[in-house]
Amino acid sequence: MNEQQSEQPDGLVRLDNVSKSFGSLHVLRDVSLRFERGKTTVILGPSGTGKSVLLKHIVGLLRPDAGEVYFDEQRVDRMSPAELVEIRKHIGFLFQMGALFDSMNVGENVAFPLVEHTRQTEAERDERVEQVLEMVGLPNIQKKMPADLSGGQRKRVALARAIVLNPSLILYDEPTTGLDPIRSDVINELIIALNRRLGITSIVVTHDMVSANKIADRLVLLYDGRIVCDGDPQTFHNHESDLVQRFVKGQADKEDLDAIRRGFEQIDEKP
Ligand SMILES: Nc1ncnc2c1ncn2[C@@H]1O[C@H](COP(=O)(O)OP(=O)(O)OP(=O)(O)O)[C@@H](O)[C@H]1O
Repeated sequence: MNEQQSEQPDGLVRLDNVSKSFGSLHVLRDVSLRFERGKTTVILGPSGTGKSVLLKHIVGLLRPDAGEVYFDEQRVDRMSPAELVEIRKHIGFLFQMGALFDSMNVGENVAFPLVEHTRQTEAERDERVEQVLEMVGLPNIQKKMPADLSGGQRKRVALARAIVLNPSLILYDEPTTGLDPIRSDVINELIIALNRRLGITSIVVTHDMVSANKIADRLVLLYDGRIVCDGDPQTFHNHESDLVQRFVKGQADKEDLDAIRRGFEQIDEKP
């Protein structure tokens, strides 16, 4: 790549030197990341390291203390609430907290963004709802209530709702958490299909290395608010750092093991 190309704006989403603290807790420390169009990037990291906080900056749910956030070359961190509503139409999110509305049936849940953000007729909405439910492999369940669905089905309905406005980006926050390996794999396949067949850019936060290995074009490891590894799966797997290797192999670190050992020693010592 020549110098001129490397200076051109790239990426659908960009974080430039983003820092975020809550009181004395420094969660993101000068994080810079670019997310390329049409790619699936997986963000890994221990609990509490700022992965969800990072996702929330992309949709303007949080604003950085320092740094800049861009979506499609538009500066998100300075947008008014009305501008944020506009930008969020292009971003689907499958957040853990983004559960379905229990009082609405599946069809109403999936149609909700269409009612809020479009002027489609009821017939047009019905057609689109049918289409996206088919895409997630759950046709003809519009009349069911969320309580009648399994955990995996609920996630797929939430995904149908996330794609109903035809977004260019989907943010997934731990999409396979709480699902058995087979149901997790259905979600993995859906993420891949949405990416490959519709060209949707995906950013996925997960603890699930099996899922990460299957879906990722690129893996980013966030640790203590900083990026410690960023590369394609092969680079990530061959990375020499202990921290990265522990993630790859799903191993606890020495500090955790020592703390567990000390805890058991105390139990053993009690009469
Ligand atoms: N709105 C907030 N106010 C205060 N503290 C917050 C807020 N949001 C997040 N935090 C804190 O920031 C830290 C990072 O949170 P975050 O949810 O991003 O972690 P995470 O890496 O996604 O963890 P996990 O993998 O467990 O979901 C945590 O210590 C959390 O308590």
